[in-house]
Amino acid sequence: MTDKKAADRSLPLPEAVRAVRLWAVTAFRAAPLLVVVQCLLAILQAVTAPAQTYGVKLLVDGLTGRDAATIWLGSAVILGGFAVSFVGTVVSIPIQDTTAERVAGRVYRDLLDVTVSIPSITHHEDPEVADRLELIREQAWRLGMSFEMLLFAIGIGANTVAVLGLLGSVHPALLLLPLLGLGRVWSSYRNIRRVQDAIEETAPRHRMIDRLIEISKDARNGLEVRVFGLRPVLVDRLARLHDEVFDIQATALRRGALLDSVVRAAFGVVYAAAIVWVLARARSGQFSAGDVVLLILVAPQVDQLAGGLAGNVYWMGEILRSFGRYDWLREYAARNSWSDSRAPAPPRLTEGISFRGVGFRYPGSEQATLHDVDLDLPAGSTVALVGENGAGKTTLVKLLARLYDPTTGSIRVDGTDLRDIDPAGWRPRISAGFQDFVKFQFTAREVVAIGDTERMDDEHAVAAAIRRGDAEAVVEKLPRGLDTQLGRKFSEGVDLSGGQWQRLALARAFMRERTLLLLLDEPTAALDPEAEHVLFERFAQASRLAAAETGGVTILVSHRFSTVRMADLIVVMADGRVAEVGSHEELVALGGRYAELFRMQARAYR
Ligand SMILES: Nc1ncnc2c1ncn2[C@@H]1O[C@H](COP(=O)(O)OP(=O)(O)OP(=O)(O)O)[C@@H](O)[C@H]1O
Repeated sequence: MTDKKAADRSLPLPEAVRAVRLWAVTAFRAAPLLVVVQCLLAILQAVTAPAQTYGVKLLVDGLTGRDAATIWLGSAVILGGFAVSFVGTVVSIPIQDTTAERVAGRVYRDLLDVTVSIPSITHHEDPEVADRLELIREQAWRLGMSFEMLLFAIGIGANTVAVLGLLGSVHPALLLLPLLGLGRVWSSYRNIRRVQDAIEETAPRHRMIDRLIEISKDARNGLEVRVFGLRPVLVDRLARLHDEVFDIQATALRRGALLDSVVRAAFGVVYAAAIVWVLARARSGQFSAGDVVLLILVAPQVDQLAGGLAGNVYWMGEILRSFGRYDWLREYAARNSWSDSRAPAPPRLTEGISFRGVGFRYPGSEQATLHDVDLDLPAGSTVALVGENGAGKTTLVKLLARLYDPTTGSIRVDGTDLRDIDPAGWRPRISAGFQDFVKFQFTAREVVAIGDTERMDDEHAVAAAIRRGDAEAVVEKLPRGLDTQLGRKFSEGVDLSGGQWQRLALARAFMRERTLLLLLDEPTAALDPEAEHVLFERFAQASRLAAAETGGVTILVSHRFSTVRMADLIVVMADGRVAEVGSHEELVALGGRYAELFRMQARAYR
C-alpha cells in the first residue's frame, strides 16, 4: 500500500467523533421514526438466537431434572424466540429497504447540495481538492449503504453482549473463549483488507474494461470500430484485463483462505477442549446437561460473531472515513462560502464595470494567466473580447462571473469591489452562454427555462427567450414541442445536433431579461458565420433596449470579426494582457493587431 493510501486510512479521534455525529444526524434527519424502529428490531433479532439457545438449555435441564416449570419456561423462551424472529422479519423487510433508500437519498441530496453551494469553482481545479472530491464521489455509495452497516453494528453489539452472557452463565472462565475468537476477528479483518486492497488495485483495470464495453456499445463509435476492424484489438484487450483482474483477486482470496483455516482450526481445537472440560465436570455434577448443550450450540454463534465483527469493523472504518471526507467537504464549503461578501448588487449600473491592475493565476498553476489588466466597461455597452487562443478571454469572463477572485488588483462594479458583493445577489443579475454549454437531459422547455429558475413556469418568458435565441425552428421540429424529453439516456429522449443544442443554450442565456451583465463566450461557435451574424444583430438591438433600463453590460467573446465589429467597444487580448481597446473604426485606423486580424479574416471570406 502506498504512503498516501495508508495516511488516508487513518482517521484521528476528533474527526472520527465528528464523522459519527454527522452519520447519526444524517440518518435521523432522513427518516427519524423508521430509524428508531429499525434499530430496536436489529437489537431484538440479534438477541433472539442466544435467547433460544438459553431456552434449549432450560428445556434440557428441565427434562433431566423432571422440573415442569423449567420445561415450560424453556419451551416458552424457544417459542417466543420464533415469534419475535418471525414478526421482526415480517416487519423489518418492507421498512429496511425504505429506510436505507431514504438515508441514501438524503446523503446524495446533501452531497450535491454542498458541492454546488460553493460559490467559486476553485475546488474543481485545485488538484488536491479535486482529488478529494473525486474520492467522495466514487465512494458516495458507501455513505448510501451506511445505514445498513449501522444496523448490522447495533445487531453485532447486542449479539456480543448476549453470547457473553450465555457463556458467563455457565462459568466465568468460558468468557475467555470469545477472547480466542478475537484471533478469528483479526484473521477475517486481514482477509477483508486484503480483498479490498485487491479491488482497489484492480479498479483502474475495471475502469478500462468499462470503457472498452462502452466503446463497443455506443453507436457513435460503431463506424470507426468497423472501418478499422477493431474487434480483435478490443476483445484481446478486454480478455487480458480480465485475466489480470482475476489473478490479483484470486491470489488475495487464496492467501486469505489459508490464514483463515489455520486460525479457525486453532479456535476449534480450544473450543472442543472447553466442551470436554465442561462435559467431564458435568459427570461429577458441577455442570448440568443443559450447560453442555448450551456450550455446543453457542460454538457456531461465536464463530459467526467473530467473522461478522471483523467485517463490521472494516466497513465501519471505511464508512467513517467516507463520512470524515464528507465532513471535510462541508467544512470546506462553509470556509469558502464568501460569507463576508455582504454588499447588495446594484439595482442598475450607472458607471459600469472596471478592472484595476487585475492579475490572475489558476489554482495549482505556476504561471499567471492575466497580468495587470486595466479596463473600463461602460454601463449599457456591448463589449467584444478578441484575441488568439489562450489569450485569456474566457478567464476574464470567469472573473466577471466571479467564479474566481483576481489574484491581484480588483474588479469594481459601479465602484464596489466585486469581492464585497454577495454572490447570491450578483449571480441572479448576470446570465451566460458558453461554447462548452451543458446538454441538460431535461425537456426542451426546462432546458431553456432553467436560465431563470424564478420564472420557470412563465410560458411567455420561455417563448421570448426562444425567440431571442433564434431557436423557434429547433422547437418546431421536436415531436412533442417544448415537452419533448431531450437526450439519449431516455427511451423517448430526442438527441439534437450540436447547433440545435447551442441555440437552446443561447435561449437559456436570454431567459433573464434585466441583467447587469450578460456573458457570451463563443456561444455560437457551432453555428455558421451567417447565422451568428443574424443572431447578434437581432440580439444587440434587444440588449441595447435592456441596457437603457438596467445599464447592463454585454460581453461577447468571438473569433468572427463580422460579428465583433457590431460591438460598441472591442478589447484585443494578447498573452493575458489588454493589447488594444476601441471601436471597430478606431482600431482599424490604429493599424495594429486588430486591423491585421480583421484584414486577414475579411480576405479569407472574400
Ligand atoms: N482551469 C485552468 N487551469 C489552469 N490553466 C488554465 C485553466 N483554464 C485556462 N487556463 C490557461 O489560461 C490561459 C488562457 O485561457 P483562456 O481559456 O482564458 O483563453 P482564451 O483566450 O479564452 O482562449 P480560446 O480562444 O482558445 O478560448 C491558457 O494558457 C490556458 O491554458
